[in-house]
Amino acid sequence: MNKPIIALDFSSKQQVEEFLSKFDEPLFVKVGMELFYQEGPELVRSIKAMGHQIFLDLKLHDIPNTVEAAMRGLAKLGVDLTNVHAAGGFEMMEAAKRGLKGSDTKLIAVTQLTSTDESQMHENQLIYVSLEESVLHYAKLAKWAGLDGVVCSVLEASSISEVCGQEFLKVTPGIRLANAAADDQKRVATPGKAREQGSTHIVVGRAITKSENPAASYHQIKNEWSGQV
Ligand SMILES: O=c1ccn([C@@H]2O[C@H](COP(=O)(O)O)[C@@H](O)[C@H]2O)c(=O)[nH]1
Repeated sequence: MNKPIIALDFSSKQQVEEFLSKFDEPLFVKVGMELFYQEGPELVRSIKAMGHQIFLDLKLHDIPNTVEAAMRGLAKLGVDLTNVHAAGGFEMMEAAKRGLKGSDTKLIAVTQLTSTDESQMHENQLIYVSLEESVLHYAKLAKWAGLDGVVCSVLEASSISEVCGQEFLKVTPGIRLANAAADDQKRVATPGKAREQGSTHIVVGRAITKSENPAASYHQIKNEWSGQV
């Protein structure tokens, strides 16, 4: 069972160091746009040097040539996982994969953000299939382009396994403990449900980072995710 990925949604290196000091074990953490745009590659290197696994969540979405060149740069950071938006298209995803050639970094594609629901997708993106169909379409496209998996919600994880295989990564944010507020997320599920539905990884931010006791919340979520409750 993979460790829950903790989203380090902080704005400074100091906040990250203070947060990580509450843990005495190697973690799997996510560095997203908020942190990367303020602290840059140097912080990624220093988190790696501390022995943590890293998902660099920059969600690249640009023309294939630009994405390939950007990925060549990211490949040098030696992170475990990074991503693009599947909406960038098949050629862009293939280019992203080429950019990472020679590195061990796994590449996944965001299907539909977990903050999107079906009516929003219809109204804002003018995509008129069901949300699940859209997610499955993007998952198949990502697989054909040679990617390792997708970011999706728990609600689509089992259908993706059926179509793309158990090994295809299903990295699922939108994780909430039972009865917790969804905040800006629309497609949410508990860690236990994520396990039942076949998520390969869960991504958890505020349920841990905003907790009064982040290490205790992390272990509660980890136990539920691994079925030890
Ligand atoms: O579809 C997506 C893709 C990425 N995310 C990221 O995951 C975390 C979730 O944070 P919570 O506080 O647990 O809601 C956050 O960093 C997002 O950028 C996502 O939520 N949905």
